[in-house]
Amino acid sequence: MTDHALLLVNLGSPASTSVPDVRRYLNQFLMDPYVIDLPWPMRRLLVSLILAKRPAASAHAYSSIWWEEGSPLVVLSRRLQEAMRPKWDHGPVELAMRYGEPSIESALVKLAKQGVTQVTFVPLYPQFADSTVTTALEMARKVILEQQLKLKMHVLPPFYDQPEYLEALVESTKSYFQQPFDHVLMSFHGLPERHLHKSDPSGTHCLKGADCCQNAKGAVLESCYRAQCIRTAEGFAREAGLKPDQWSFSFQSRLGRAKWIEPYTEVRLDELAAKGVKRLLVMCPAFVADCIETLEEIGMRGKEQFEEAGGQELVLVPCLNDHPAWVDALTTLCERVPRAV
Ligand SMILES: C=CC1=C(C)c2cc3[nH]c(cc4nc(cc5[nH]c(cc1n2)c(C)c5CCC(=O)O)C(CCC(=O)O)=C4C)c(C)c3C=C
Ligand SMILES: [Fe+2]
Ligand SMILES: [Fe+2]
Repeated sequence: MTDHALLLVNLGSPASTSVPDVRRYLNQFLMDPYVIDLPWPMRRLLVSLILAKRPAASAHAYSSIWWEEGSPLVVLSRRLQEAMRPKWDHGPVELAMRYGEPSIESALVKLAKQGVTQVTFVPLYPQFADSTVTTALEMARKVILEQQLKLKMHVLPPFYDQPEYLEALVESTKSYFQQPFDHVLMSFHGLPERHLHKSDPSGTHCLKGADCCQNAKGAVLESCYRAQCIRTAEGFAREAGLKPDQWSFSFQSRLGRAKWIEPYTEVRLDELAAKGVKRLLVMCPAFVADCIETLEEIGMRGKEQFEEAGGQELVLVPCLNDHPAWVDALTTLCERVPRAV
């Protein structure tokens, strides 16, 4: 059977590092109601304010990490797609981005034209968030409906605690752990606290008490991004044999004035340097591919901050990218999603 495709979906990048392209991308991204979850007039106003200065700053940041072939996130996602092709023998393997190109629409239309009847939709995010997973899924559903595509969709669930994912993380990072280090910081992408409250099905659990995320289970765990990040960090530490004082977690990339989930990476970097940590490894397990948030925010700005605060060296540990252990793990996870035969 060759009519069951895989559709790998990541976030997307600007088309180039020019300020107009970055502005177009940020506008599409931030005007998504799953990302800035305000009523349209307020969202438009806030995004317009952000777009006054951010595109120039972001374009500068993108320029510092851009590769000859393009955006690292897109290039690395393409490499993953290529590596998955020989592993998935049920049909084609396509790649789509929620913002920018290749779009979810173009990928689904292409698959339908090829005679594909079923698609396993693969959000390339280990942890669930409405601002990443839900928005991509909703876009795919909308395209299928509006274009009347005869495609049955299956979805790979979040894999934040799956042994295959955690083992691939350990395998892909092991050379970094063979050198001396004082501490490992697992820095996840942040989220406004408001998003956690909104997605809490109990309405009473998230961010109530210091260890609510550690205690989350059932439907609360299924929808709590912060709890899933903590499970990933704990799972990695366990699999890598780290002692409790050898690792910690934090949340990066805060945007705007609202409160985001804590602890903040920026604060943690200063704390670790003040505590005497000299050689710090930083992993970013919310991303499966290196991107501006890992390469520039942590690998450049975070490194400078930590080293200025008294740390000797911050070493950025690469994401899973197209590591063979990850390609095998993702294949196993995708094979496990039920398929109609
Ligand atoms: C890993 C999961 C991600 C979550 C959750 C997420 C939420 C989120 N992000 C912003 C704002 C920005 N994010 C930006 C870049 C970016 N974000 C993710 C992933 C998640 N975002 C990735 C993979 C990337 C990298 C894209 C790339 O091209 O490399 C940016 C753009 C860069 C910049 O200007 O800093 C913004 C802005 C919000 C507001 C949010 C939740 C509400
Ligand atoms: Fe983001
Ligand atoms: Fe929580």
